[in-house]
Amino acid sequence: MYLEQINQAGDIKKLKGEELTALAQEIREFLIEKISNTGGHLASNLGVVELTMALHLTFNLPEDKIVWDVGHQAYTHKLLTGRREGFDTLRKYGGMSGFPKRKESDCDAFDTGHSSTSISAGLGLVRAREILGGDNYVISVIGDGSLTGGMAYEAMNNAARLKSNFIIVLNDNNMSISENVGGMSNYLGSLRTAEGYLNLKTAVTDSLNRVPVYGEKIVSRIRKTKNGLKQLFIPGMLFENMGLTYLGPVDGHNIGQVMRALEEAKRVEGAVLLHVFTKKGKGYAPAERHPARFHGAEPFDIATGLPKNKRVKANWTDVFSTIMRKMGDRDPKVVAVTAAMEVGTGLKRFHSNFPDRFFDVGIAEEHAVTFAAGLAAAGLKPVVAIYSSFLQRAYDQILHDVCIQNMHVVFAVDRAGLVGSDGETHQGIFDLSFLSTIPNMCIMAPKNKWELSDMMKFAVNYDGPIAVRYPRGEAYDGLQEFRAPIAFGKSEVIYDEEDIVLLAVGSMVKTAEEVRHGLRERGFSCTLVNARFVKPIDKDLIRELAKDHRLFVTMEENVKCGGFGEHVLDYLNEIGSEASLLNISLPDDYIEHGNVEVLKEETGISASIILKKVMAAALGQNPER
Ligand SMILES: Cc1ncc(C[n+]2csc(CCOP(=O)(O)OP(=O)(O)O)c2C)c(N)n1
Ligand SMILES: CC(=O)[C@@H](O)[C@H](O)COP(=O)(O)O
Ligand SMILES: [Mg+2]
Repeated sequence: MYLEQINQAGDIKKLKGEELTALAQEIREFLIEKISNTGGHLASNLGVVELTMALHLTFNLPEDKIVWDVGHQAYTHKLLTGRREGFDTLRKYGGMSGFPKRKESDCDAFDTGHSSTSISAGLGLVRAREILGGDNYVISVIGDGSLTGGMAYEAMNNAARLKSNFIIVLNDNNMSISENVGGMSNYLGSLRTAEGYLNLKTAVTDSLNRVPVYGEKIVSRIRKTKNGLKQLFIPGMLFENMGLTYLGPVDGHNIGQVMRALEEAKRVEGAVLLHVFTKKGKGYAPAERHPARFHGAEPFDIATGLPKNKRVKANWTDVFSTIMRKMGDRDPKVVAVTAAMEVGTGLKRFHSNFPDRFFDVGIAEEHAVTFAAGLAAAGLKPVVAIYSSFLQRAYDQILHDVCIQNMHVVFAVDRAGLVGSDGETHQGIFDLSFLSTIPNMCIMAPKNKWELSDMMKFAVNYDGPIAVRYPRGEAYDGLQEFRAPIAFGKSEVIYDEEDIVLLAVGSMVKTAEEVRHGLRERGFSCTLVNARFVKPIDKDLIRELAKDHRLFVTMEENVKCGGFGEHVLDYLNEIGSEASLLNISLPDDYIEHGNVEVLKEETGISASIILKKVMAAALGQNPER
């Protein structure tokens, strides 16, 4: 067992030839076995086993810095840097993260999770090396999907002026989560035919090097020339023309070939892009056949590849998917936009039913939003389906391109709230705050699956910017009997009593029901309101409630700062109400990975903790004790 001999960075260098081939096989078996139990990003990781080994064989960690784009493919890197044991707790609360984390290892040079940041971060490390002094290498590893994100181009544009070494490894598996899209993807595809280039180049340099004295000088001069050898053989290369040296393509599953190319890349004085071809899911037939399904896998049976846990109930995304198909049927002006998350956001059905009205723009959230504003300006009804945490990218586009012009763009904000195992970078806990600061924006959150459909219909027939936010996971199917028509800015009173009022947003209505049950068992009288709208808040109702309720309890799966509770408190102050307010929300912090129920407990928004806090507040005690 070679894997057992790898206990820290650099240990891999003790292995040679066939031992490395055997290690690659062991790593694959290990990953398949562990991820089949914990879940995780299997296909991307299986694709980069040899590439990661070659990087670790070529460079010295932690002195040399590898920046992994997105970071979902860093499992082999974790294995090669002494974190084998961590795989039993992968993505569990208190366990090992599924992404690179500086606090987890000094071999993790930069934290990632969102796409297309690696070249910018890597360039920052390079410039810092130039200023502070140092001779370490910096390598950014970016996938072809992540190369559809605008930041990557901003960074390459900037890197073109570099005079010291900066290696960008383009891991091209011809896949994003789904099929990769767009012109760059087509361009990379065309380079597949240029397979012989690196060999040709190596052959030329090798022969020149063999020429005594002059040969070496010529090679050295050619390397230092801006476009080097490439100019002689493949003029007009896109990367070269941008000012980067292009090397490759090479077979990313051939450790020797990748190492030779990396050695070549090390010699370049400037930014160099090494183009590597890999196969997503390599070595596990179900993942090779269905790379998208095994991109982020739930625990699965290794023999069949099928999920271990059968899903019984529909999740929120399924409900969205169904209503989008129905609305697409009914209204030819409804169009759908996704930023590389066709499957995750549930737009696959819309895509197959209305291919001309479906747009996957790549991992380009900023562009997706402004593009949707353009569609709206021409009279279409765009629905932009984006995960809450990825929508953070497009704040200015929402403000500048959609809201100032009061464009009718519908934001279907999926994964809003705690998402669980992806952790800090992916928790969708800021959208209520950042969206509610923007004038003209309307924000809604459904309590159950029927309300999600009703809200989407309302949103599509609204006129202006509007967001519907809903969480990851199983859709709540309780409270079906409460289905009053949606009216702009109006909340829904579910149970009308007095004294205490629970004012809950979206997913927290279910929790509020449990809390109310507990309160009533203990003799408290309690109103339950489904807020429905976070912007605008239902001021008329709040004013009325303030007359016969002494305690308002706002409940939301969003951070406290700038959230729903603060807006309600502000209004209670404005009208001079004497009612007090208990704000149940998430702390002003980043919340790590783990099971959502565990995270709710840890952050104080589980029903049992809320019940205690409400009782304490109702009895005039400090609810935080
Ligand atoms: C800003 C942002 N949008 C969307 C995602 C979701 N996402 C994670 S990985 C991925 C595809 C990445 O494709 P690629 O870079 O080619 O890596 P591969 O999985 O193919 O190795 C996407 C869309 C993200 N992490 N960040
Ligand atoms: C790495 C990444 O950003 C995605 O793969 C993400 O993990 C998907 O999350 P869901 O599982 O919620 O679709
Ligand atoms: Mg890819």
